Amino acid sequence: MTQHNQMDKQFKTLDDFLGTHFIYTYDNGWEYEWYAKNDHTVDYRIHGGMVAGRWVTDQTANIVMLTAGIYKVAWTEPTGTDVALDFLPNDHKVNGTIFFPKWVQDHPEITVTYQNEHLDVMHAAREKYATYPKLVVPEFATITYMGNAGQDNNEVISEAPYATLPDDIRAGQYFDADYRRLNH
Ligand SMILES: C=Cc1ccc(O)cc1
Repeated sequence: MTQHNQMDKQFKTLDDFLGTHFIYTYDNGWEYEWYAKNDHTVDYRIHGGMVAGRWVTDQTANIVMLTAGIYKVAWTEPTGTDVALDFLPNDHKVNGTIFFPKWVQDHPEITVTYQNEHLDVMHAAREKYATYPKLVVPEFATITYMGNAGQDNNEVISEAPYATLPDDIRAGQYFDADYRRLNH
């Protein structure tokens, strides 16, 4: 068993943030896993909430440090969903706002997949169904895991979410010493 959980890490620079792998639970109960892959790319997997089961790799994002140890990340998705996240990793907190088009609220199951392999489906759905009124979800989250995955590690988010995955990661049963997946 390898213990990667670095909940005591102190974040100061942008470089401290890039390459970090997080799991957090929003106050509304939604559990998300998210990886700062590099200075313009994010991967994530959704374990609980309206679109649990969805996962995405290589999403382009804007990532900046606002002041020492506080980071802002924002992007727009092929579904038309917009996301703005503020990370306060030294306080184990995130504040996220998700702006869902109406169609994702009405048909969440369309988005619950490995999006990268179904971009055509997302593009068709965003044309076919309603965008407005948007569903705005502003929530604080509590970070339950932080790991140093290193940048551009394609094994961090590399399979579909399953029920025990967050617990397996937190227990140190998912990655080896080089932050590669143990079970392929
Ligand atoms: C819709 C994606 C998304 C990813 C991470 C997060 O914390 C909120 C939304």
